[in-house]
Amino acid sequence: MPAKGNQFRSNSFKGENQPRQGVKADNERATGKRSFKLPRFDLDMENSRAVKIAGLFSLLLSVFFLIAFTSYLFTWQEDQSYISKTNGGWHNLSTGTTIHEISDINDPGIKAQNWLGKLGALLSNQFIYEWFGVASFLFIFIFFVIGYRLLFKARLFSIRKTLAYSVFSIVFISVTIAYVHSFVIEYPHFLEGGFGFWSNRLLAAQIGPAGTGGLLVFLALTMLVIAYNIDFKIPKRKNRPVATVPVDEIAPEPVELIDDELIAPLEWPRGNNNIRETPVNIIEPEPVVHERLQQEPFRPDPLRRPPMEQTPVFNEPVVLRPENTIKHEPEEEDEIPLTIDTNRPLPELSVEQSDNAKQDELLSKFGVYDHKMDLPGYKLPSIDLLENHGSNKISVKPEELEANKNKIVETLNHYNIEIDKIKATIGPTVTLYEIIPAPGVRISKIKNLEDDIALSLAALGIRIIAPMPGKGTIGIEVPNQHPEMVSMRSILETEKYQNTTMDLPIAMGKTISNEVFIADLAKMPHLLVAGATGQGKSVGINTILVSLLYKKHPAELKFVLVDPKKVELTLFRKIERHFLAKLPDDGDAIITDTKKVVNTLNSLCIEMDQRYDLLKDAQVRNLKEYNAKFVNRKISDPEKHRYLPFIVLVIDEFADLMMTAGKEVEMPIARIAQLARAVGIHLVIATQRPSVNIITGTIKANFPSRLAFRVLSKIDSRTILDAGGADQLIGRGDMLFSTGSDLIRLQCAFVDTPEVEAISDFIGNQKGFPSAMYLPEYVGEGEASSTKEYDPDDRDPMFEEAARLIVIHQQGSTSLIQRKMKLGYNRAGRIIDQLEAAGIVGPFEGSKARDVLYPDEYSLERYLETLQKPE
Ligand SMILES: Nc1ncnc2c1ncn2[C@@H]1O[C@H](COP(=O)(O)OP(=O)(O)OP(=O)(O)O)[C@@H](O)[C@H]1O
Repeated sequence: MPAKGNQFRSNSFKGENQPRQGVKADNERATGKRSFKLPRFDLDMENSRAVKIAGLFSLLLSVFFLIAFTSYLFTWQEDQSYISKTNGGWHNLSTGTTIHEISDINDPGIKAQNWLGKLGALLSNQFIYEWFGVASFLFIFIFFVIGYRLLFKARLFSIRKTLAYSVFSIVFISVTIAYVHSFVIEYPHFLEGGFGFWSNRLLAAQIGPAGTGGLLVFLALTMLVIAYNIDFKIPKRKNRPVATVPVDEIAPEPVELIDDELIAPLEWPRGNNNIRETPVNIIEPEPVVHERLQQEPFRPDPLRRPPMEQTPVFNEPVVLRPENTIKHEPEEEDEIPLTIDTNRPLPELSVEQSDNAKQDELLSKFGVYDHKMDLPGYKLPSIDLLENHGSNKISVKPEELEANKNKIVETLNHYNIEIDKIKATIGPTVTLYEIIPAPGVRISKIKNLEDDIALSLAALGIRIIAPMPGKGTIGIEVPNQHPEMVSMRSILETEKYQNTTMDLPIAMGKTISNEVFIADLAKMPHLLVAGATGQGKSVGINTILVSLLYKKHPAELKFVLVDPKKVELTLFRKIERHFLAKLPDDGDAIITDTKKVVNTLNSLCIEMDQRYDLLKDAQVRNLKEYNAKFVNRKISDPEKHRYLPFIVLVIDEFADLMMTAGKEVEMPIARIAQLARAVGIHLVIATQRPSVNIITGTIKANFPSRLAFRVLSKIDSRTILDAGGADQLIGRGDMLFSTGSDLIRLQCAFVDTPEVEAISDFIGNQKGFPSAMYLPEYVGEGEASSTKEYDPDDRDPMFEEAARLIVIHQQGSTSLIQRKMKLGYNRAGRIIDQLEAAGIVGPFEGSKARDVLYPDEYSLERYLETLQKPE
């Protein structure tokens, strides 16, 4: 049996009614009758007809008032016959209509002049003249807001607030106008209306005109505080930034919407859904909106709308505004403080950039600093420039090994030393025989037999290592009958060298077990090389230089080459513009003159000090960190900084220097050796005679890494290595490398002069820097005054400009002139000399900038004028 029509009506959902209506419609169709039913005036705010009609009426009223009030301003005098109380007032509306008025509609004399007739005139008179004066115009606004809300379901302003503020304003304006007007006229006027006039009179009687004025000001300010919460620092608050943040930052919890919010039409802008901004208090980051929304739990009402899926809206940007723009009225359901301002441009948030931000900006703008940028096409020398010397194969015959073994065992047996085991490791020049003596044999006994074993083996250069560190054996190194040359190429070709991550890798050669040995000069940090003449020292130095040249870009490494013998390092002259550093005034980059060596060493000390200053400024501890920071543009003041290449000072014959210059050389070398490690300055000092007056205690103490070729005496060996053994070497690149703790026997890699020449040519023929790197200027004692004669005719054309630059910056430095005027070091140096001679800057003061003797440009200009005047 079908359910009766309205059986579940009261509690059923609308959706459930549909089928019933459908059934009803079917019935109607079937019977051919249509039943008419009056529309229901329910209280559904959404669809109620009554509400719509009320809205329409309210709007009509606002329009009516607008026309009537406006007309009243112009016609009130003509309409006095109808509207004044004495002439009948409202009675005229019902009783005063004459036949003339109806029949003679165009006669201005007998009808109301208000554009809305008598009603318009009477209403206007009531509101404006009798009651509130011109403030009555606010009723238009009130009716419009209410009507608009009821009819269009759209919210212009809060109705409650509109009513509150409007009513207050009407009363306030009316009384205020009356107050002001009372100083001019003494009878009621339509500007303030009867209410205003009599209220003012009442107040004047009670508290006097002054009191009334004060009260009005107080009320005005109170209202401003209530409405806008003004804090009397309006200019500041006005400029307050408005920031945009995503809503989810301020309202991380899910938002619950009360059902009335669902009923109320959303007041987000129509037509532009792209930008929705919600004013939220910037001071109180709590979700003002959501707080309110959460006051009532969400009650789904299927009769109305399904729960809104509005989350996307809340993912959109929300404008945070100062507090005073938000009106919190949580008790009012329709007071959702979501006012959408789609036209408001998003405020620009100006943020003071920190140093980091600037650096990041630089980095994003220019990328990391490319220190190779000056010579981008530079190619490392090819391995083909090196030759293969020898077969690079070990050619020790088994018979030789067997014979040597027998001789060792025999000799030891001869001295009643029994051996448990013997093992041979074949190296390029020597073979290491490791013996494990029988228990109870004293090691010192074997050690003392060194000469006897050498005699029985009829070989030079036998070295006994007793015990072998970390092995529990005794080692006897016996030279091979046919030593193998270790060519540089065979070392540089190895993966070990190719893949090394060392800062300054030195491919030294091969160990006794035939392994490639590479050491890092940056870690040593300085190297002392000694060896008698003809034992392979110069080849060793070439090996060091070549292994660095095969790894480093000219921007990363500079050599200062000191060659008192004048012939050894000349091969490297061709790489001057790439890899060499020198004093500005030095013609030749390879220093041979002792006096210049002293200046160069002192200049290196200045460079070292300057580098330390740079490191300190960049707040780093060593060159590597500094360069990394510089390259990544992390240094706050990049103008003052530069990429710092390693500097390797190589002195080929130190003994000669010590003999001629002594302390003058020793002191700067000791200073550099002590301090320069962190700033990337490393020393390689070679000497033929490792005597104590050459390698002094001060120098030795600062050179933990030592390389000994064959020396002539045990004493020399002790001087260089603090141990014997170097005198037992066999020469031709056989060497001992001491790192302080370890002593390693190596066969130095061999690189021949033509190979070095080819490498120098290869590098030298590539595009290089304009000149060698200039070291800081150093003027030795006694040299200072010699060049400082001022000669006006010999003045550089840029002399005056340089003088101004120096005075403006108050910094007497050559590098400033160089940098700002884009001059070479030589010319800048000459100009600074001329400035000194002219008395504009003070004398050279080592690493400090020279004093500038003119405090300002004006005094300088006057001085320059005197210089220009012929005597
Ligand atoms: N690593 C090596 N492998 C093979 N032979 C070498 C090696 N080093 C040097 N020699 C040989 O020793 C000779 C002398 O070497 P080098 O010129 O380097 O000696 P030096 O110590 O510099 O002598 P001086 O101090 O007189 O200049 C070279 O000509 C070469 O034949």
